[in-house]
Amino acid sequence: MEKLQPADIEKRLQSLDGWEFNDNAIETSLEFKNFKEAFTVMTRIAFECEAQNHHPDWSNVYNSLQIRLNTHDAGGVTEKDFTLAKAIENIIESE
Ligand SMILES: C[C@H](O)[C@H](O)[C@H]1CNC2=NC(N)=NC(=O)C2=N1
Repeated sequence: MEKLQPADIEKRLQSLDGWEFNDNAIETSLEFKNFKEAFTVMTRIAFECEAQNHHPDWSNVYNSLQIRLNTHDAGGVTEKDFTLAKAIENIIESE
């Protein structure tokens, strides 16, 4: 999978809400009501990651979740990251 150029990444980010390109990855931060809500969404995202065989760098503290996506094999952001980001957005919107 081909690494996308920064201008292309910025353009694609316009169709996502709350994501930015930073340090060779696309990133977002989310806040939930409490830990249970955060972990419920994380579980749903985790199943989607398995289905796509693509996995985030993420961290959770209580009700907050930080997500970074890039493609290790390609050394940068690829179409795979945008496919997963879109799926994450859909999961969040369906909550
Ligand atoms: C063997 C397997 O396809 C790879 O290890 C996959 C798994 N999940 C992955 N996730 C991410 N974010 N980047 C990768 O390059 C990647 N590679």
